Amino acid sequence: MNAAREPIRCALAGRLGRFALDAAFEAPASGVTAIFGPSGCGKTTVLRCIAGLQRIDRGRISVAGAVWQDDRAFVPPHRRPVGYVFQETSLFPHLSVKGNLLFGEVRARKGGAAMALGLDEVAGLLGLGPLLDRTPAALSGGERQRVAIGRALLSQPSLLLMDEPLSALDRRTKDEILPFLERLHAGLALPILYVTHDMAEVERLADHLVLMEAGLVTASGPLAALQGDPSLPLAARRDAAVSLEAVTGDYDPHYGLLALDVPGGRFTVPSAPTPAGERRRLTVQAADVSLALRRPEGSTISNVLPACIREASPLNEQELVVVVSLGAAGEGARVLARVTRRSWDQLALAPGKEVFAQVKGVALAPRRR
Ligand SMILES: Nc1ncnc2c1ncn2[C@@H]1O[C@H](COP(=O)(O)OP(=O)(O)OP(=O)(O)O)[C@@H](O)[C@H]1O
Repeated sequence: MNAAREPIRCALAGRLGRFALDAAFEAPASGVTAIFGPSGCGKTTVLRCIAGLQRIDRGRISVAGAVWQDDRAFVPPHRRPVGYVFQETSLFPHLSVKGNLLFGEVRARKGGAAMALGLDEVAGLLGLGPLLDRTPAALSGGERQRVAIGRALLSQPSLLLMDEPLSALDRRTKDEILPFLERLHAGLALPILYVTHDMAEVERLADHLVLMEAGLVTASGPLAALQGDPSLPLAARRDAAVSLEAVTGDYDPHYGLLALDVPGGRFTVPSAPTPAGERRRLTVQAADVSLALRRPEGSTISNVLPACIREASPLNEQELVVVVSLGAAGEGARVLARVTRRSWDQLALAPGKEVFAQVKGVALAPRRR
């Protein structure tokens, strides 16, 4: 196997004071793996161990085929090709944005790294071109974070570690910076481990998910598989959702509606004109999906997709979360529907039953991939 395509393998066990960590997972060699869990569950500690900033007794870490830690070896932090972006960034105040960016590159050159990414490419990806001559004092919080990400990328890492990079920013600034992160994801093959406790960031950025709780990894796998697993706590959240990979189809210019194909079905959503054949991510909230036995007539709901009930799990006294797979034979993508127990009983719903899954088009906002 090509070493660069080997997954990131991480198994960390041991104690840090009173905190016990026992975290093992694999992450794909490209794309974004989100590490998600409540405050204090050990997410930052995992990143620090991977960067070599924290040493834990029983640790095994390998990245792109290189062993960074095992029973015999411990590669010191400055020899690990990682870029690290923190919640709050400290840029060098006396250097321009360009000087800050090049600082990472100069270090990488001294270390003999292959220059896979240049200043122009990174500045282009992160929209930093107009800011290059400014000093950090003249930047907004979101701009500073973009510079920090650029500096980390120019150090030519094999792995980018991002620890809640947006959590110090307000909602509007977050929304400004997320499209840049989506562009990084689309434009770079570099694997990213992304720590967050914001599910909206997970839904927009992650391909793979590692769930943590109290020092343990409780689940790890492709995002949609974990979102759609009713045995995991994600499905019981009020904002439970499944993120589907879609491809754009026909665009109706008269009504401004875009067709989005996912395995087993086609959604229609309001959208600006978009060419066919582009990848989009479509996050379908469980609370926006209803189920019907027959295709409804005279309804404003624009998405009515044949589907098959796979399983259901009670959420509380009143509600269930139902897993349905799209397509007449139920061979397609899985989504969740949150329904009341009364509806479940009145419609005599059950696993194996063929239904129609209904979603309002206006509830869906496709995101670029
Ligand atoms: N070097 C250390 N010595 C002792 N305890 C530590 C050490 N490092 C971390 N801890 C403890 O480990 C636990 C996990 O901390 P960590 O920062 O990894 O959690 P987190 O999931 O990133 O939390 P948050 O989302 O709040 O940042 C905490 O209880 C912390 O106090």
